[in-house]
Amino acid sequence: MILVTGGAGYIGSHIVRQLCLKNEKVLVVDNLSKGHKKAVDIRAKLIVGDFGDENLLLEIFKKYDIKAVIHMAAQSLVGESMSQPEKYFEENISKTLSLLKVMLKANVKKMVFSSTAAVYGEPEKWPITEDFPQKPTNVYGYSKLVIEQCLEWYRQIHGFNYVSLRYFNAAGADPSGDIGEDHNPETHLIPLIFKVILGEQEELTVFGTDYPTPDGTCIRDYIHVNDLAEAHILALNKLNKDESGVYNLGNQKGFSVKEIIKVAEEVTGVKVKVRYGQRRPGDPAVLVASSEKIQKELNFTPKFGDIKTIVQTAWEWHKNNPRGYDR
Ligand SMILES: NC(=O)c1ccc[n+]([C@@H]2O[C@H](COP(=O)([O-])OP(=O)(O)OC[C@H]3O[C@@H](n4cnc5c(N)ncnc54)[C@H](O)[C@@H]3O)[C@@H](O)[C@H]2O)c1
Ligand SMILES: O=c1ccn([C@@H]2O[C@H](COP(=O)(O)OP(=O)(O)O[C@H]3O[C@H](CO)[C@@H](O)[C@H](O)[C@H]3O)[C@@H](O)[C@H]2O)c(=O)[nH]1
Repeated sequence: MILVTGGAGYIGSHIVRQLCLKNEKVLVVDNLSKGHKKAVDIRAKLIVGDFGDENLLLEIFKKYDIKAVIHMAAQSLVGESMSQPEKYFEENISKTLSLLKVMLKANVKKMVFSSTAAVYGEPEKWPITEDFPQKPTNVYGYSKLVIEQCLEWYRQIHGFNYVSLRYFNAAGADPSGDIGEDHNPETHLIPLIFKVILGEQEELTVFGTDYPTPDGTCIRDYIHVNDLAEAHILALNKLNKDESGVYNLGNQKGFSVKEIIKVAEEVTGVKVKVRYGQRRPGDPAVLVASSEKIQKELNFTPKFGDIKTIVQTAWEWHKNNPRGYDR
């Protein structure tokens, strides 16, 4: 059985779905602070609880035959991490250390860890390879880097195996239309564009037009959430060979904020009302991955690499579920 923390969240629910489709037994631990019960595949077992609750975890590891943990649960708002750092130290660092402590006790020594491009901070060039300097510019990225480093010490000292996946920008939704992105508050670009298109929000604020990029807006590397999910399955295969690694997960293509708005307009046929605003603190100008390492070592091949497909699948979800799971 695979334990997925945060399996009721946006990315987690897509991973759980893929695991179930591959006939894996899945146990989700999620406190539903950000996730949705309805997002969890009915084939998986959901335990509503905190992944930092050591007693609950001890019970779970005693009762179920857990082979590996996919650790997705976290706080992940960059801006918030800079006003409430203690929340990120507690939720992303302390609680993950508790989880690792219980895993060691239970002799379960395999983890896929959700890391982030934010560990790189403001890179000087791109595409970003895994050996670039890791100098996070926000507490969120720092909290993920600390755990990556702890995992490496656990590997060396306790024979632990881990795969840290540094996701770039997760986007899109499962083509079934059953699951998708539903955050409250929403801070991500693509769902916010759709909120404007659906009339739930008056306009989209573009954060900064004076970046050193061709059109002055930030460039990001968007990766479909199902491709992310597939990479977790490849990561589990690596763990099963008692191997560890750190991998970037992106599409190796950058799109500016203005380009994403244009793609959304093409997909929906609706013009987006835009306001040009100030830069958002902590936003690097360009984040584009090199995903060569994961392609070569884990045979990762994205199926939804085309940006129009990514935006289209997200649109299908938002159009059919304008109020998310609360329908
Ligand atoms: N969305 C992205 O573009 C992106 C990019 C890089 C990394 N990540 C990482 O991927 C992971 C998932 O991101 P997401 O966008 O799906 O976020 P999300 O908020 O949708 O999902 C996180 C889930 O974890 C649960 N959770 C949070 N704290 C918990 C706790 N203490 N105990 C139990 N459950 C808890 C939430 O209820 C939620 O269901 C996070 O670790 C995030 O840092 C996301
Ligand atoms: O209303 C908005 C929202 C976003 N943006 C811009 O759109 C881009 C993408 O922003 P967003 O969707 O919020 O994603 P990021 O801030 O790039 O962060 C995501 O991608 C990172 C990795 O690249 C992860 O670490 C984070 O967890 C994940 O939220 C950025 O340039 C933002 O400045 C706007 O201009 N207006």
